[in-house]
Amino acid sequence: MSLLDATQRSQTPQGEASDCNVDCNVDYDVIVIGAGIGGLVAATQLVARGARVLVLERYLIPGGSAGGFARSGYQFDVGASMIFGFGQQGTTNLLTRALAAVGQSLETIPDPVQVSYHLPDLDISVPRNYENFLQELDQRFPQEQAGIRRFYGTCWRIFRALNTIDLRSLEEMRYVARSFLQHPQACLRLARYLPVNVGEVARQHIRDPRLLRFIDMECYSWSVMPASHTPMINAGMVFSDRHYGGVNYPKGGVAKIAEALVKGLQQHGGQIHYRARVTEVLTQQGRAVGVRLSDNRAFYARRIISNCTRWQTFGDLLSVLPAQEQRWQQRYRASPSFLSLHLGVQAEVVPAEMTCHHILLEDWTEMERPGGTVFVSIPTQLDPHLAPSGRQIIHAFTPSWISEWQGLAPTAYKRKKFVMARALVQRLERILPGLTPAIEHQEVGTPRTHRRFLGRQDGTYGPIPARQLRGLLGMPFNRTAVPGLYVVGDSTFPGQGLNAVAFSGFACAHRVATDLGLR
Ligand SMILES: NC(=O)c1ccc[n+]([C@@H]2O[C@H](COP(=O)([O-])OP(=O)(O)OC[C@H]3O[C@@H](n4cnc5c(N)ncnc54)[C@H](O)[C@@H]3O)[C@@H](O)[C@H]2O)c1
Ligand SMILES: CC(C)=CCC/C(C)=C/C=C/C(C)=C/C=C/C(C)=C/C=C/C=C(C)/C=C/C=C(C)/C=C/C=C(\C)CCC=C(C)C
Repeated sequence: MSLLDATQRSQTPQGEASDCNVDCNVDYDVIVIGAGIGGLVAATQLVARGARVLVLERYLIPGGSAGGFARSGYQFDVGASMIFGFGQQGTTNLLTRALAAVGQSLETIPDPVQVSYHLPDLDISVPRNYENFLQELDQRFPQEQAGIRRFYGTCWRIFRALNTIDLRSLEEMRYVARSFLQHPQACLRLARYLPVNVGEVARQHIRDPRLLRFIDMECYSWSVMPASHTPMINAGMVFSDRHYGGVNYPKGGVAKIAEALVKGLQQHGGQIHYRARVTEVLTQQGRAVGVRLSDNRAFYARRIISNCTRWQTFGDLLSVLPAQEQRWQQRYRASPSFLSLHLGVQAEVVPAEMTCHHILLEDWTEMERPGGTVFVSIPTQLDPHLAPSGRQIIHAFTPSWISEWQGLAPTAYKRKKFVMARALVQRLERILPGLTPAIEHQEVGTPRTHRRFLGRQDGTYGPIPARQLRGLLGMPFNRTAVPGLYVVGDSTFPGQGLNAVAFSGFACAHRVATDLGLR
């Protein structure tokens, strides 16, 4: 239930004391459907508290959108390679903390520049050092120096508030009350910004339309929405953590995060089954009690957590659509998926000084259109061992809807992939001249690929507001209207991003552990 729902309903359908009142002779305390980062963080948090946990993953490997695949000596990341949450201090370093909870850690490589923007009228980088970023902006927008400091300063105040409190379930009222008592100022600040979007704050401090457009792109590059629709709490997190804990790449590839979480899960007695596609959440007297797999096996547990999107949880796995979910579906829609290009190239085509992440746009009117903004990662600039010697990896992706790819015969589909990939490579020549002849290996992913391999509704990147909403207020937490069933991942508070779904995992585990009476 979201904060918005809580104000509309006086009572949760899944009460605090609602332990299993049907047949409790079950093998597991918790079953987690899906081994994405959201699901794995929830699972590891629960085994660390002594719960008996089973994770069921439909694919061969863990990680979901944050998985990887190896081809011809290259180790490719499925999704973006820009990872937040790996800092060493504070409370917002949720990936570091999730791994540590099950005795794991990863070697990471600090990224000196979060991203370089190549925009129609502006080329600018975001270095790790905050003062250097301000200087970059001052040079380009000298008349806005004060406004720039007020806007990004507001982001810092939100981040400091988040980074002060222990991040757990906002559905657990004793925790919320304790946080308010221990850190009243931080909690009041967060409560104040929960219903606010970035656009509102940016317009309070900044006048220059070019700078406001840049802030739109600063948001779009991770929320897939302009500033007017991007929650301010999330911007506080992203725009500050990049200068605090920084962006850090896990040595060996993004897939290492999920692999390490699985190792920690198993070392703490948890189990994971691969090729285990859940087709149904089993209910008894309206309560979730187990799951059925595509091979007809059934598993039972006291609590069920779904790491599938809410559309799939309440469309494919259950045939009920509670009123709370109907409201969510009116507020949120699926963002586009991506056309993804995974290239192995001759190393010389990437200049030695080139940084890892880039955003490319030639025409502002195209920013939100399919094929408009291009995201580029060159992770071998951080970890050369991801590619064979003398080679580099380039991962470029741009928004694309599944509707553009449906109903094509196999040859037409292949042809379309080839044509679209060639057009994308031509655009990349702007920042990587000589790219075309340097390509040695090419894999093209479409929304159909993402739907097939990640099991995500229409291959979507995640939910986005269907209209301008009040910040994060309408985003649901982990409990659902079906007793015993929880959802974790990017269709829960606070939304998309690895650090965001890690938060969802912490919060979900906290709520489930409290409901189960675990420590
Ligand atoms: N740099 C970054 O920050 C970055 C990079 C990549 C991805 N991401 C984000 O990660 C987020 C996704 O994380 P998530 O945890 O919400 O989900 P996810 O989609 O990554 O993981 C869900 C998992 O559930 C599995 N699954 C789906 N249906 C199933 C079924 N019926 N039975 C069994 N298993 C099933 C999938 O195979 C997948 O492994 C997205 O928001 C994405 O934007 C961020
Ligand atoms: C209850 C009441 C009433 C009140 C209360 C108050 C309070 C206490 C509150 C609290 C709150 C909270 C805790 C919150 C939290 C939040 C969080 C954690 C958030 C997070 C976030 C994160 C994020 C958003 C992230 C993101 C990221 C991303 C998405 C990324 C992406 C990337 C990409 C895509 C990249 C691309 C690019 C290139 C390649 C260039």
